[in-house]
Amino acid sequence: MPATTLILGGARSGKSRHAEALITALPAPWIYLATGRAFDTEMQDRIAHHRAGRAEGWQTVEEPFAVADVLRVHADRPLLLDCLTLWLTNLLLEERSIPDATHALISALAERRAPTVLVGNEVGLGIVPEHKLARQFRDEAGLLHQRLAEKAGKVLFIAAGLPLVLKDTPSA
Ligand SMILES: Nc1nc2c(ncn2[C@@H]2O[C@H](COP(=O)(O)OP(=O)(O)OP(=O)(O)O)[C@@H](O)[C@H]2O)c(=O)[nH]1
Repeated sequence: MPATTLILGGARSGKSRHAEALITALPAPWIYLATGRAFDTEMQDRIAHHRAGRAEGWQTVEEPFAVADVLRVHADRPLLLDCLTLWLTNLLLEERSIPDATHALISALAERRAPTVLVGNEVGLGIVPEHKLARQFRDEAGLLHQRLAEKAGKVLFIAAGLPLVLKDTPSA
């Protein structure tokens, strides 16, 4: 398995399930790095559902911003970051520097000693969003995915639960 795998896809495409399967093929314990925050009961329910469905062997770490720190602290354990999109949302909403955060993430990835799987939503395929913040978000997400895809050994696009291999460099 490559050091870094990037998995993109739409909502409910099955990307998280695919990412979890890649990580759980490795010896436990595995780190589930959740960037989502429960602002309402719907999200609370989703999170509870995800937690209940995760196999023993997962350790959940919730971190909306400092994902690079978590990657470093758990550098020796297989880690799933779910997801880049909510992380980016958190950064944008709090007006934090996205270039700095991206740089920190890429540096931390390079230092890891166990495989990392990054999951992100492909949000650029629809019509141009009406609102400026939404357009900025879509552009930032596209740029972030490009930067991470450069570094990743493997990049997959998931649609209808099926993976399309965009990049596969076994030695990376
Ligand atoms: N805070 C927190 N968030 C979690 C936890 N488990 C899952 N999540 C969040 O739930 C999000 C995924 O939720 P969904 O909306 O159900 O998934 P989806 O991306 O639409 O569906 P798939 O494409 O099938 O993965 C992830 O981005 C996580 O950040 C957890 O234990 N804690």
